[in-house]
Amino acid sequence: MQIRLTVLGSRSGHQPSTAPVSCDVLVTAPVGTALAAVASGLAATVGGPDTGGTVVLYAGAERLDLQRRVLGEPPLVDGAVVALHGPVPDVLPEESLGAPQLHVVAGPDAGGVHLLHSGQIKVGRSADADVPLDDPDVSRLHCTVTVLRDGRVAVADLDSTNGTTLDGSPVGPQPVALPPGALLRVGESTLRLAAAAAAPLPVTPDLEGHLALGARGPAAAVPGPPAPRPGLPGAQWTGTPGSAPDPYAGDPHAAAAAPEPAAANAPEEVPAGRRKGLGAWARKWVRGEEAAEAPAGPPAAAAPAAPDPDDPAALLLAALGPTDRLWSRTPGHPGVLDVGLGAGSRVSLRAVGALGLAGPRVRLTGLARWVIAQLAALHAPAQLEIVLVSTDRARTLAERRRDWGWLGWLPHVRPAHGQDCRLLLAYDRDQAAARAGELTRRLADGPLGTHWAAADPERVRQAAEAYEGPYTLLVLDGDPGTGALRDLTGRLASHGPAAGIHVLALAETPPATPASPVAETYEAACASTPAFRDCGAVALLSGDVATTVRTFAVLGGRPAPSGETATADAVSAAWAERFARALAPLRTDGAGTAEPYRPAAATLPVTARLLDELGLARATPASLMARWAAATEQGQAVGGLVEMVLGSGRRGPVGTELVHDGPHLLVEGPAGSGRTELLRSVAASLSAGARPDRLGLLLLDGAGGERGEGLAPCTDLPHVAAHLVASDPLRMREFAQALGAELKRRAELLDGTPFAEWHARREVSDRMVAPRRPTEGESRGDLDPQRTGTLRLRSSLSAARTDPAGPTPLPRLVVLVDDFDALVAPGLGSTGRPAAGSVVRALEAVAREGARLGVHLVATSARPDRTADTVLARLSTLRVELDAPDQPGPGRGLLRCPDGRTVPFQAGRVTGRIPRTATQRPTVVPVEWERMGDPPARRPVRELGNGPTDLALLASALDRASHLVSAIPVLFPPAP
Ligand SMILES: Nc1ncnc2c1ncn2[C@@H]1O[C@H](COP(=O)(O)OP(=O)(O)OP(=O)(O)O)[C@@H](O)[C@H]1O
Repeated sequence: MQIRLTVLGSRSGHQPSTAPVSCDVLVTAPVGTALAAVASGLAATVGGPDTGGTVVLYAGAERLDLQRRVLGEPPLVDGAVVALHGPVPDVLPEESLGAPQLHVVAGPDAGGVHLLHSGQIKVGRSADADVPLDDPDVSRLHCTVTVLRDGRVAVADLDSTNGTTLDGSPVGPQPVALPPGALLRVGESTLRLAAAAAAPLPVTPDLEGHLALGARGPAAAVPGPPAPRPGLPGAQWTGTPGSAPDPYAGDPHAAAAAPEPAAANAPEEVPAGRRKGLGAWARKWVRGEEAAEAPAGPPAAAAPAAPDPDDPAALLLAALGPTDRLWSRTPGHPGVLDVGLGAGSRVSLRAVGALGLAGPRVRLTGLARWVIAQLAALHAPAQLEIVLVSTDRARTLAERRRDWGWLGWLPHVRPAHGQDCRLLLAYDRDQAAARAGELTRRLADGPLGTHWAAADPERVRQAAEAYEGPYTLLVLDGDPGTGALRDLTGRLASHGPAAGIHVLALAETPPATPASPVAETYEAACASTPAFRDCGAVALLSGDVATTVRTFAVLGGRPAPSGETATADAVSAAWAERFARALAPLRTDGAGTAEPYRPAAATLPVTARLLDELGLARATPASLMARWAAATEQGQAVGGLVEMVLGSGRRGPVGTELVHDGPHLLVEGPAGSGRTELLRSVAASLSAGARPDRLGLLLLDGAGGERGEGLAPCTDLPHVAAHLVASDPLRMREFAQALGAELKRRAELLDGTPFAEWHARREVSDRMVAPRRPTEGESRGDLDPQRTGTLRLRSSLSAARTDPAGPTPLPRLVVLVDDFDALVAPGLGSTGRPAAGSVVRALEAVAREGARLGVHLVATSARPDRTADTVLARLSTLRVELDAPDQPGPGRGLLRCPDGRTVPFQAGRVTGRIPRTATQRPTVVPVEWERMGDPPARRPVRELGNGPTDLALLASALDRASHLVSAIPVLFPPAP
């Protein structure tokens, strides 16, 4: 388990003055580790007491019990802050929960959520104000907000330079009532008294540092005391304005339901009957229709525009809750990829493709933070990934890290699609080239194909319009640094939307003012960030203090007049960090999001762990039973499927299914290429894919133990009915006889009906007659131990006997044969040589007749020349070819499908010892954000010499699951 924490030191003299005051750390520890195991390690990162001293740690206001608090469990989840020696500052006491809140909903320093205590609260630009606002148009002490004894709230102006208005009416020095929901305007900032709190969604800790988001209720805000989520500063602030209308309320699929620009700033008057919404408006921008006709937008009006209900304060609370508003723009929502820039001014990224933001650094980063945070708050990570390229040498690494440190906490920057890095960040050119490469591969895999760069704009537009997600936001901060990267990022800006890639290009320029007109500012932006020229719309910060944003469509390489003017919304670095940290531990189960896109990785992994490829990293009986239940349902029509995962491909797990693609599989590969291990993986994945009463396994080591322990490690799988080592002629003959007898028994029972059809018919007749108990003979679908005598057999079918779903007297049977070549051409000295012929004949009968009898063969051969003449080799259109084990190592293979497709893969390993990370000593290391974009160190997995193997773990879980299946058959009700 790995979690990221921030440790806050203190300046109280406990540490040397050179020690950092805070440190982001990565904690690696086995699940269930007590905080005590890393407490001194955590303290050491901020110069705290070494192992000799006593460590005192707080999360929020709570002093943590080092023995009882467990890493990975709340409050010690990903993104949590722990403080040495004292409470984490800024956490509000719980008793303040019911207090009214003042939200800063718009303006250059938006997003603040301030609890109003009784008495007078001063709002102003001064750091001494109770509600400080970084807004140049706000006076140092601008107005007061007072909570009266009866709970009502009043506001009065403090003789400010620019005045205070309440819903457009001036406020004087005499206090006037500030009702909930009313808009208070000071300088360029808009504040609102919040009325009701939204109920937080339930979250379930996974005990590995994450919180799974629970079911969502109706979107309406429900008043009521929010449950505090421990460990996150400010978690107790939960609440959200309940009165603001949602611009997307109503029919979520209404085509033109995207929001209107605020009336005062609308670029064109749209009669009520034919509202087109911004999407249509912006598309028109891009195409250039009517652009010249658009009347000049008036400058930002004095009356406050109706603020967006997804304002910065609301979204911070949505993240801290978390509430229903979080990740609410699910696929199909009309507002997907819409962003607000300020005062009702919105841009649809889907409509404009790429968006450029330009202005002086401080205001630019504030606006950029807000744009990115909105997208992250409203779109779940499965629907939107965020990639950062910040490699502009004009700024130092420390500056860039400071600007973007917050972004690293967002779950949206995790590589969910096989990208070769720990986070989708690029702080140097190698990382930038890797990120650009990943995105161009994604474009090449998209509708434009490998020649995407040559596609004309109309084709790109059509593909972008048809694209339905998931999306990527590429944040490009400044010049990426090399000619190749400039070119690539420009092309990603212009062509990316065809594959859901939208660029947000940031350019540092002076503000657009009369002294630096729009055209000049635009050229300056293109010079500093070349991809700016490929943006479909640009937003230029303007005015003396750069708090106004002017948004233009780009037509013919120039911003088209007259654009739209609004007061820009921006959020502070502290706001962004708090917001991103709140999201860090959250996960969804993926429900309601589109199937995640998996672009092809550049190369296959050097090693693959079968359990990871199976999605069973934590194989539990419950997860296995759920898998079996799904498989039983899927395979019903054909008498069960024979699904296997072979390993990892460039796009995820690679596998095959023998009923449709088989019936048999032949694996060929030279000595040491990993054939045996692959066969073990096949046995393991077959077992994970079907109940033991639906699929049985027979194991055969053809080389008679001469080539290692062979398939012996698989015998603990509950599906295995017999394991033969081909060294004893007597046993070999018995096995051959038993296999022949099983084929005969099946042929008699099926009486000429193909296996799948027989099962289908039986299902129909079962539905007509009441389910019946099997006779003793029927319940055995496998080799009969009486007849095979000395074979190590086990009744794997006990589950069937108690299963009211009715037994399957004929489960599918898979015979796994390692070193088939050694049976076909046994060595002169081989002890099994006298009986090899009879075993080969039985196997050849399976190859010939197995398909209609439900018996499948998976065999390996080290000498294809010796097995080429067998029935199996002649009939096998499904094959695996393993490479010689030199580069990069064993297990590298190619799956050849009957339809001619070939799929390269790295075979999954299953007899590896469980990864060392699962049991190693806990460690604490500082997070190096600038290195998170590097490929993870390719150290071979360090294994415990004597720990259990993955196969043993899986077998034990399978065994428990198979007992549970027979014990609680009600979990598997009869097919309807
Ligand atoms: N997919 C894999 N990933 C990592 N290591 C593997 C993999 N497959 C096999 N190996 C390792 O390579 C070695 C050879 O593997 P294995 O015995 O499966 O190959 P083989 O082709 O059956 O060889 P032989 O010719 O000895 O029968 C073993 O040490 C095994 O642990």
